[in-house]
Amino acid sequence: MTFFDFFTGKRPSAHPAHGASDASGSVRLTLERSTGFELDVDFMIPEKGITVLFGPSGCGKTTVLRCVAGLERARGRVFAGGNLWQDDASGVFVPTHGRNLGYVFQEASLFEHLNVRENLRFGLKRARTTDGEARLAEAVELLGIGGLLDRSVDELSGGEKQRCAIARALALRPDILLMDEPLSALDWARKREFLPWLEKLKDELSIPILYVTHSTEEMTRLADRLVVLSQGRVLAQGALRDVLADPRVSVPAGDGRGVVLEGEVRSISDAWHTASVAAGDWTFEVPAGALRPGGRVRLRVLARDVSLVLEKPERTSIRNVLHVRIAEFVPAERPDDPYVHVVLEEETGGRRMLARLLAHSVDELGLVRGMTLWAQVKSAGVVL
Ligand SMILES: Nc1ncnc2c1ncn2[C@@H]1O[C@H](COP(=O)(O)OP(=O)(O)OP(=O)(O)O)[C@@H](O)[C@H]1O
Repeated sequence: MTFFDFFTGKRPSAHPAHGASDASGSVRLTLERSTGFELDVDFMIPEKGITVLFGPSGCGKTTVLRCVAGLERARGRVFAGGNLWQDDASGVFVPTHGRNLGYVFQEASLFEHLNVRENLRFGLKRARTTDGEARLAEAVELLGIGGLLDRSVDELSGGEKQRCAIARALALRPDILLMDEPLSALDWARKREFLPWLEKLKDELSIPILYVTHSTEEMTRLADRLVVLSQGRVLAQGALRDVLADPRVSVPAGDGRGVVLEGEVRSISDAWHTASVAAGDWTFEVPAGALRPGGRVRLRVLARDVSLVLEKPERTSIRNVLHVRIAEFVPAERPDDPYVHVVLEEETGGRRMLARLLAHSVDELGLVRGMTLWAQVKSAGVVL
């Protein structure tokens, strides 16, 4: 059995859920703090992939994670990684030590007096397994830390420490991995080095990852599913691309409203240093950077960078001119806001983009729902 088989083969749960086919997780929690903070959340966790809990500081992300881990007690129900860990209605509450989960914190909490290998083994001692060495070898390989095992912790960079902390958590073969802002202690350059490791985890592990962040970059790059929190409540949840393409949802992203499109690099122009990226019907030309043909990439297209033209422009400096259909108009919430959001969709397929236009332009061009026309995308950013 390989490392990944272990993650695919779920352990039988101590407390089977109502309906054994309920492979996805769900969390429903309420809590009031003496400080006045109230939590009231209800969201789903798919059986694999990264679910990002996203929201501003103080909205309750860490509190949710702690309640899922059983470190803090709220009222409600927690069904995660195939296990019913809490159900107040039926008197179930599994304490933290009975929950098979991995928890990675903002700072890698490694023991400074032990080297990396000893740190990894330390976690396993508690698990009292007979195949500890095999588990470790697999986690070490997945996180690429084979060369670090004999180093002392103070000889590691922040990113290396976090990789060791994740390997330590995964060696216990958890049913779910909880990650609380694991990149927040890293500088920008280290974050960029680290993100591909997280992508690898999400591709190769068959367990869910619940990932807390307030960083738009991490959310757009890593999330499969997005749960947007605000003041202890769920504002929106769903597949990343659906939530971001819904102009009624105000996702507190620093760079404004915009969608994320998954694409594949079709070709690279060495002459112009650009890449051609296909996302369904749409093809974008973006700065090539480190992109390689055949690679998967996420593009972020901001609503303010999209304009509309009725006929395909013959000569324009904008390289991304895409055929689109108007799906709907979403007027501004405030009567004195002159802008309208227009939801644009591919003619075939479900991809959506947003354009932020003056209502005056919409009126003057005679734009109506269902109309096909051309979107000029001034820039499509490769996510990180
Ligand atoms: N131990 C505690 N005792 C009392 N109140 C707390 C405690 N920990 C957090 N809070 C409060 O609970 C609320 C939610 O905090 P929480 O840490 O869950 O938010 P967060 O979204 O994770 O924030 P951040 O992104 O800053 O980590 C905040 O109002 C916070 O001040």
